[in-house]
Amino acid sequence: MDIKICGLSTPETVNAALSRGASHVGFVSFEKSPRHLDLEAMAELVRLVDGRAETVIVTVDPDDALVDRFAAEVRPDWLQLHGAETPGRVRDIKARTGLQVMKALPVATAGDLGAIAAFDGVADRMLLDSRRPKGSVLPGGNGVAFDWTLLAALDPSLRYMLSGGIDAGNVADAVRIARPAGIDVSSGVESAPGVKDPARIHSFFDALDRLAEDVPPRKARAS
Ligand SMILES: O=C(O)c1ccccc1N[C@@H]1O[C@H](COP(=O)(O)O)[C@@H](O)[C@H]1O
Repeated sequence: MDIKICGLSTPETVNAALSRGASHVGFVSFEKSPRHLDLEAMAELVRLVDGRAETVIVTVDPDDALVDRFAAEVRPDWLQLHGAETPGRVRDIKARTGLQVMKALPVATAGDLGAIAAFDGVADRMLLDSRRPKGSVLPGGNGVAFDWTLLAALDPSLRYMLSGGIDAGNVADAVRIARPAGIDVSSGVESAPGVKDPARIHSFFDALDRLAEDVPPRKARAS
């Protein structure tokens, strides 16, 4: 299973995530976020990762000038589009940058899952996240979970990432209920908004290690 630790901002916490085998590490470019980094700081962390995990920039409705700067100055493996980007815009950004795109979709009801089909063959990966709570200025990173049982209706071959309020205490339930191809966590490994905590990163991976002993791999279970 892919594990993405998102909203990192220091070498210490990037190294904690890499030391436990994170498959993806994410950096947020969104000025209203307590996790926002400028491009220079992101580029430095991407250089530190040096291919040991896939790197992801989280961005919200970026314009062409910004996506060009991400590609030229930071050179991540992925862009995570966490705004209202349409399938056409996702296609344009992929063609423009040559980067893989993860499209975040807010989920609160079964009806929200209908939007996934429009991104089929367009986005490289769907990220199913909670819908923004009333009053929040952040489209993601709110530390709020949604009803994972809604995902039972999805085609089991859809390889999506699951996010929204996941932490060491509930990741086992998230995996057992949703059976996602990947888990994405941000607030759940923080000691305060925007402050990643190496001890919580380790606790999160400890919970995954315990889970690996209990839950058979996806393929074995489906057959
Ligand atoms: O983290 C942010 O501040 C953020 C800002 C703008 C868009 C997305 C953001 N975060 C992403 O949201 C999901 C879920 O986060 P959480 O675990 O519920 O805190 C994750 O991909 C974050 O990177």
